[in-house]
Amino acid sequence: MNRREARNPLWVSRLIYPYRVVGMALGGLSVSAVLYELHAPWFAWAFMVAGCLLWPHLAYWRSSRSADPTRAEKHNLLIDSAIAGAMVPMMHFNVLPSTLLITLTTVDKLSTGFRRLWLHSLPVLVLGGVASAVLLGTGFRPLTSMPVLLACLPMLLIHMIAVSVGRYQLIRKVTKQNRELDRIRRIDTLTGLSRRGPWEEQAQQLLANSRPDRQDCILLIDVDRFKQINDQHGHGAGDATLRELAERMRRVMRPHDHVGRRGGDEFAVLLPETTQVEALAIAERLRREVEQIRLADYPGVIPTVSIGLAVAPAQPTQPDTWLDIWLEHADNALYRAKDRGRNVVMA
Ligand SMILES: Nc1nc2c(ncn2[C@@H]2O[C@H](COP(=O)(O)OP(=O)(O)OP(=O)(O)O)[C@@H](O)[C@H]2O)c(=O)[nH]1
Repeated sequence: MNRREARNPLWVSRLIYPYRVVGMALGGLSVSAVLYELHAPWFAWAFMVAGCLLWPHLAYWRSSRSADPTRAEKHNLLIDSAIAGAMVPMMHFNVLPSTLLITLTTVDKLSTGFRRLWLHSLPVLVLGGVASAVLLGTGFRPLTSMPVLLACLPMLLIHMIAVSVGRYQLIRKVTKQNRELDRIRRIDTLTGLSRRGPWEEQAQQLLANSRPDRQDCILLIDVDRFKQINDQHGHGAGDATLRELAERMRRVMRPHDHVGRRGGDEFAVLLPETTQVEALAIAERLRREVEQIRLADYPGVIPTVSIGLAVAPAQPTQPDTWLDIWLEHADNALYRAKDRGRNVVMA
């Protein structure tokens, strides 16, 4: 059961109800045209009225009273097929309305998204036809006249439009959800920064477009003794520190720099078209900015960061190791910064 079903178990029936009312009524119009031509007996008319006009309301009433409305609705959809099947011999197999009823009722099953429902509906459709032929009798007049054809058009047109609108809405919803999934995949929920994977994709792209007349740099940033912050002030203080640090990074970096969280208390920044001297100045500005952090809820937390800087190396013989080599240089610089006593920038 999904969240929507849990909130309102009748949602499937509510969704289908207006479509069934309109669809069955339009189906009834084309059946009526044939029954009129055939001078059909009263019980055929009675069956048409019951199936096309009363059944949609009865179906909704059935599922609204059921302990499992979705299951009841699946049964209703099968009954729709049985009714459509029953209409075919009643219309003496008139080609156009019979084909439309069979096709559209099967398409409806497909568009509900219920697994294999359309397949299960086929024997039910045949059964409805056989039962109707046995109980109400039948004949064979397959030719479709112009009045019957005209009576079929509303059903055909409105069904096509309804299915297209439904499909359009579905595509929009799926596109929106895909975009949201992509955002979740790319963005770290705690800090709102890029996750490791997307950040590395950007870095790879920067390397792929690198030019000999240009320097690109990266910074690896690690919070000093972060474990102590967690241990002494709690995990909430640690999280608040990471969030504030991300905020300060956004403030210090330029619009075209790319900031990411590599995991835990480690961050990375891509500085495109930046010389080592410029990158050192940016890193130093960030280091000093972090020293200023004071968290209202955790006044005892005074974080600092160590920063390792590396200029993009020349392309190695194996280009797929290029980023790894670059990160290794920055990591070595970060290691030296930690070794120096922390709260410093090393290149
Ligand atoms: N609050 C919080 N803590 C985290 C998160 N992710 C990782 N950590 C913790 O961050 C700490 C990282 O500590 P380390 O990088 O090993 O070491 P450190 O204490 O920062 O020491 P140095 O890096 O040597 O200065 C670990 O205790 C992790 O449990 C997170 O999302 N929130």
